Amino acid sequence: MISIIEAYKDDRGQSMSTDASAAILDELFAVIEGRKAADPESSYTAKLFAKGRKKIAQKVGEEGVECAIAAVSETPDDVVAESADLLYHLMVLWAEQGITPDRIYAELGKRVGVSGLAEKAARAKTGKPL
Ligand SMILES: N=c1c2ncn([C@@H]3O[C@H](COP(=O)(O)OP(=O)(O)OP(=O)(O)O)[C@@H](O)[C@H]3O)c2ncn1[C@@H]1O[C@H](COP(=O)(O)O)[C@@H](O)[C@H]1O
Repeated sequence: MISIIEAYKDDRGQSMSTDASAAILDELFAVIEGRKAADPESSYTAKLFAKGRKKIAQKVGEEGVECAIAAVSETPDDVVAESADLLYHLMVLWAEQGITPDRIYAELGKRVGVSGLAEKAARAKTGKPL
C-alpha cells in the first residue's frame, strides 16, 4: 500500500504539492492569511501580525520549547496540544514571510527516500545539502 508520504510524489518522482491529509493545514493557512486584514482587537492572529516578525519568531521558539518540554516531562496528549500550537505559530511565520505551505510540502517531498544519514554525509563533504 502506498504511504501518505510516498503519495506526495507522482509517478515521475516529482513532488506533489498537496493531498487531503494536508487539507486542514491549507484551511488554517487560508484563515491566517485572511487575518492580515483583520482587527488586532478581534483576532489573535491579527495581533501577532501587528506585533511583527520578531514577536512571531519568538512565539515559534517558545512553542517549540514547550513542545520539547511536554515530550520529556508531560503526557502524549500535552505533546499533541503543544504541537498544534507550534504548527499554528509556524504557519503565522510562513504567512508573514510570504511563504505558502505548498513550498514546505514540496521541500518535504524532495526529501522523501533520501536518507538523513546519507544527506548528512554528503553535506559534510560538499558543505551543501543534497
Ligand atoms: N490554531 C490556533 C491557535 N493555536 C494557539 N493559538 C493561540 O496562541 C496563543 C498561545 O498561547 P500563549 O499562552 O503562549 O499566549 P499568550 O501568553 O497570550 O501570548 P503572548 O502574550 O506571548 O502573545 C493562545 O492565545 C492561543 O489561543 C491559536 N490561535 C488561533 N488558532 C487558529 O487561528 C484561527 C483564527 O484565530 P484568530 O485570529 O484569533 O481569530 C482560529 O480559529 C484557530 O483555528
